[in-house]
Amino acid sequence: MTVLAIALPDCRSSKFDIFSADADVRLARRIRRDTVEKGRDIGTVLDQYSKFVKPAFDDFILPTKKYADIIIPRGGDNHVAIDLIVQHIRTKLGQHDLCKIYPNLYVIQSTFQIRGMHTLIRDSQTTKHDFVFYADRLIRLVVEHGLGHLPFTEKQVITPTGSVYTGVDFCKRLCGVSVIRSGESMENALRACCKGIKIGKILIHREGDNGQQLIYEKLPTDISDRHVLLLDPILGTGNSAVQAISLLIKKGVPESNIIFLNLISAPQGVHVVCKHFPRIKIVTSEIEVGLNEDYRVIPGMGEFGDRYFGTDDE
Ligand SMILES: O=P(O)(O)OC[C@H]1O[C@H](OP(=O)(O)OP(=O)(O)O)[C@H](O)[C@@H]1O
Repeated sequence: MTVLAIALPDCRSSKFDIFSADADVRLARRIRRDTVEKGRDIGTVLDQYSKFVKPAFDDFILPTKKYADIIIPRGGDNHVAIDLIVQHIRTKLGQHDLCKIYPNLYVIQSTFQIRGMHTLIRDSQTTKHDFVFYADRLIRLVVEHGLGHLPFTEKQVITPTGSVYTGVDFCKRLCGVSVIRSGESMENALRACCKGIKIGKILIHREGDNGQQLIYEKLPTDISDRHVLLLDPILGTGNSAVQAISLLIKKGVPESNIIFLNLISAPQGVHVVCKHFPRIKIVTSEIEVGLNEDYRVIPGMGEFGDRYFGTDDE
């Protein structure tokens, strides 16, 4: 970390700046480095420290503390704080890079409300009631965002003042397809936004990394003429999504007419889906860090279906 970086206004970031390392740690590091690596005696090191290093720190470095967004007590030994920052940076970089690589990946704009909802539904201590409440709020936002990617036609109406308002008309040939069971949690939000929408179902059995098996499907017979909103809150390895999307394409739905809506996406799943189907759109509310050794999304929110439908142990 460059100690002088945030002393210069141009170098202060719009994201966050970090101020680290306390005085004892700095002096101890300097003594160790200058005696061991540079062969100086301790008296010279302390003399230089008190005459030049400390005054320069007080004049130039310390005042920059007020510009820091994060101050890490105990400096480099504070592994918990450093791990948190590393994780945050990785998430940001991952998100940024994925959206750059795949122009059809849309991560909804994060706000403190959205972060708050995520915090609640990811917390293992959250009650079922709260989990459902906040998951529903997030789902509604994802659905509304997803609908924004449908084609539209221009429409003019006459307002009660007799004026012409030039707006747009919603796309009418739509249907939802939920991946049983978790995807069914998104049906209400879709119905609340699209009156009378047809909703098909797909059941895929998931076992380990490659055990995907299509068990059941019931889709509108005219699905090939419709834009499809595919519903599943979790994109993990991407295997379930690939199965579901392959079935839709087999039924004649053009790839570019599919919008996959989910709450969280693991980068691995995004790569798999976007590489197989470069023309489908993915709308998600957060990109995850990755998958664990059991192919579960991390940090994730646990078994979404069990928590949402109340079939977990509690
Ligand atoms: O991207 P993948 O690695 O395929 O994982 C994602 C799938 O896992 C979850 O379902 P789960 O199998 O837990 O079933 P459930 O919805 O019945 O709880 C989720 O709803 C997806 O369908």
